[in-house]
Amino acid sequence: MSDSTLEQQTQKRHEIEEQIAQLFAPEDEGLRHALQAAKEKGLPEIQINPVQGKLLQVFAAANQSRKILEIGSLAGYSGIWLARALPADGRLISLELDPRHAEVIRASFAHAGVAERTEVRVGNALDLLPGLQAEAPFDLIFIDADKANYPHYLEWAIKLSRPGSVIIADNCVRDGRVFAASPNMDADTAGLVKYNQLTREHPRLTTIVLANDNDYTDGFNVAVVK
Ligand SMILES: C[S@@+](CC[C@H](N)C(=O)[O-])C[C@H]1O[C@@H](n2cnc3c(N)ncnc32)[C@H](O)[C@@H]1O
Repeated sequence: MSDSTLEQQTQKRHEIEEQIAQLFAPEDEGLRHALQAAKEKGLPEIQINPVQGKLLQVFAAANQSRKILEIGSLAGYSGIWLARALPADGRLISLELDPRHAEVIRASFAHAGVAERTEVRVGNALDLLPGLQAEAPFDLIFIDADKANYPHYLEWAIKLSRPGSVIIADNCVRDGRVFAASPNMDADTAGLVKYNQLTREHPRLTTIVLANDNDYTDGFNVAVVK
């Protein structure tokens, strides 16, 4: 295939994705405000995209999620999508390491009108997860924190779930570099390789990976607990 044909195909895919985003996943003022607040505070722009946000809501609707757990919140962008998928008496617990991020998240949750159904817990997720057992099971668990620890987060996610829970993890494609081990992998890559392998082989999970970021080079690992 010539370079120009490839370029045309890529452009076409982006146009289609843009249409899908505008038609099916438009950002409202609360989401736009969260992005603006994050920018003003100098937080990195590494949040999920709107189509991914809507996909989280679709999975939450599919299993009628009432309790959602998020690991890694950044500025609350994905958290707002998740919280909006909940009924009024539902609950999102969002774990975030950085207290400066947590302040931004809480303000953005309040601005988006989801403060009452959300709670931000600050600390290392690995320290916070054992304390969540009394609040389990969670219907949907979204993993988007430090990649090296993804296998540990999976272990906890399964422990904190029920049959029918959905476990979604971001960044599980990484240009195709995380489907098999390679020499001299860094800890993040190794964590993602292991996560993909564990979810693929786990007897209690039905799993697929979707290349659904803006460039189709990264995306979600979606696993449903049997
Ligand atoms: C990719 S960002 C999350 C993006 C967010 N889910 C979104 O799409 O809007 C990763 C976040 O995980 C947090 N994080 C990293 N290591 C963590 C840990 N061990 N425990 C809890 N949070 C952690 C980082 O501080 C950062 O805010």
